[in-house]
Amino acid sequence: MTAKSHHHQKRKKSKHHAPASSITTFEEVDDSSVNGESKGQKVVSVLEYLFPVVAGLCLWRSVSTGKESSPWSTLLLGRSQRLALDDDIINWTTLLPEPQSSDLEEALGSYSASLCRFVMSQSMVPGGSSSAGWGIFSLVDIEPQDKLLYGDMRIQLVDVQNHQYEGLAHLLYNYTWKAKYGTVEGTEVQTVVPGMSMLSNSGWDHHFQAMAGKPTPPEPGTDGTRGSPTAGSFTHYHNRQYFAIQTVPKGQEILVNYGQNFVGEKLAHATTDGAAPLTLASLQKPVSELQTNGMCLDNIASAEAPGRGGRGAFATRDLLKGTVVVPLPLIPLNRTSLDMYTDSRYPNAKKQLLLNYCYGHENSTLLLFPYSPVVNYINSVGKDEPTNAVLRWSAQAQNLEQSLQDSAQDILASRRWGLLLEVVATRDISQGEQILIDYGQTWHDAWTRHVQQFQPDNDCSRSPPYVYASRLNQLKMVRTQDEQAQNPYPDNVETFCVYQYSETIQYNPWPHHQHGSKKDTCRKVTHEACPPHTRMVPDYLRPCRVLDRKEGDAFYTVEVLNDDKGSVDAGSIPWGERHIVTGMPRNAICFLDKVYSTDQNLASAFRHEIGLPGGVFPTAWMDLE
Ligand SMILES: C[S@@+](CC[C@H](N)C(=O)[O-])C[C@H]1O[C@@H](n2cnc3c(N)ncnc32)[C@H](O)[C@@H]1O
Repeated sequence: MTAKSHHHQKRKKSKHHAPASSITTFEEVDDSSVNGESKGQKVVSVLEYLFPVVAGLCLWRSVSTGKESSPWSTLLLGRSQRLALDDDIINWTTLLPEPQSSDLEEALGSYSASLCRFVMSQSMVPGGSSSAGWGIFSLVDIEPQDKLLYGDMRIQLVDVQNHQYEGLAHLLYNYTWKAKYGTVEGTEVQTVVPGMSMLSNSGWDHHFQAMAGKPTPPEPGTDGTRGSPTAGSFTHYHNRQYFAIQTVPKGQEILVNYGQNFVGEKLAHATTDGAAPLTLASLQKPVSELQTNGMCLDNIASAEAPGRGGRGAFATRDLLKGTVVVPLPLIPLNRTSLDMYTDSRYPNAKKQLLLNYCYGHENSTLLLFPYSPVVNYINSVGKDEPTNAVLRWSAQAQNLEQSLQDSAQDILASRRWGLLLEVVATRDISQGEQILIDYGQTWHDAWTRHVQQFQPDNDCSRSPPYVYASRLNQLKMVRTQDEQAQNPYPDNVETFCVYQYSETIQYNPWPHHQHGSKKDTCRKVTHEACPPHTRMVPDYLRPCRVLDRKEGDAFYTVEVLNDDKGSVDAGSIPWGERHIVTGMPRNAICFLDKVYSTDQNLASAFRHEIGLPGGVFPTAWMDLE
């Protein structure tokens, strides 16, 4: 039974329960209710108390409304749900990463300018050449809590099951995470997280040395906000940062926690060649071998790149002409799998944003998605601008000659592992310089057409104009419903409140809760209240209407509502009840963007794959006219 249907069952039971009204009490949050995953919880719970405490005096009354939202069912996408990593297992977790904007400064400042720290090499996980593929190895000794590489980019795949997704099966089953932070982008969102999340292999039981920290909220960036042709053409989600959770000696392959024993079961019973049980120590390579054959992964870091849509990739050290700047392991995808159908539910849909991060050729069905750290940030020069780097096939690609002769369909059908491009410096590149390749004539033509035809989302015609919810969350005061009637907020935002009464408590075996005397409780919430610019909607965030304001801007009376998607969970407001909360502090009221309102969903957003240079994309793969 899925988590959702389980909740639904609970919810049904509660209909027959007569609610009583009473003053609420507070409870400490039991983190397992949010997290649902035991791994790493000890660390979670300790650091969680570092978050600001949000609490309010909560009182609910029940009044019949006669209205119930319909249960929401969802198509689960097999194993991909099991990964469930993004923001979920590590929900509000442990080690707080710095915002990604500091990556470059950090890379330039504290990292040794000359030494490569992390390399890509063939994995030592058993079955390496056929199943585990590439892996990430450390060239330095690592201590617990050290940052590993830079934060991963997150790309939201929207409502795949309602569009074309057959060709995405491999990606979805093996490489996507459940998106909570990205849920603002659609009804069902899965997150593709190229970088450490996709390139490193999974550990087993407690055998893994890295965990992702709390992801940072989406950043609109200084470039490409509404009104610019770049709006919606790049992701706002960054910084899935990994940290070491134990000592990692140099030469070691770094295994991360995928959660839910994704690969773990297999590895738990694996043995080394000498039939000894597999240990982390058996996944080591000689440092000299890695220095010779490993491909450096930390020559580039990301930072804002004004004028080129969002962010870019910058050299963390001086790179001589001819240096391999970064390897690009590739996942083959079918072009049609990124098509989105347009119907009344998805009027703006056209292509998944992922297309902008794929390499391809206009005459081929085949798209290639690179998944090593930071590569997806590499921008193009403008038309006729000079480049400082170029793409070519790597000599370390697996079965390259055969692959270049096979058809696009063969490659798609075989879900080929080992296709590998590399970015090579075409001149000396200085530390801090942006890496710029040429996306090709077809891309430039498409971009020029897009800029010429671009009609900005005319903010001035809207009253009040579009604003990112994150900006409203910085305001000290929230308008009441009456005030909003005179002075409304922009229609792309909604108010949510931190509220978690405990309906589940009636299923608790405590005897005094068994006889209809449900304990009305509003929990002390030890999380940050408002996740900016997102609609995370964890159990403790509910849509709400602001009824009254007290003591200046400090406290509010709100009515807490159910999600208009009709989703039902343990904390849904039961049918026939109204939950009015008094004494709600300002920071427990959050502005969230409405689903489908953000840049990624703009009808005008640019969508085009990156062109591989002439001669690099093999003619054998060109199966379209
Ligand atoms: C592979 S991504 C590059 C990283 C991207 N800047 C980001 O922040 O995610 C490709 C997208 O970057 C933007 N881009 C790259 N080069 C550009 C350029 N020369 N001019 C305008 N936009 C560019 C476009 O939005 C394009 O679809």
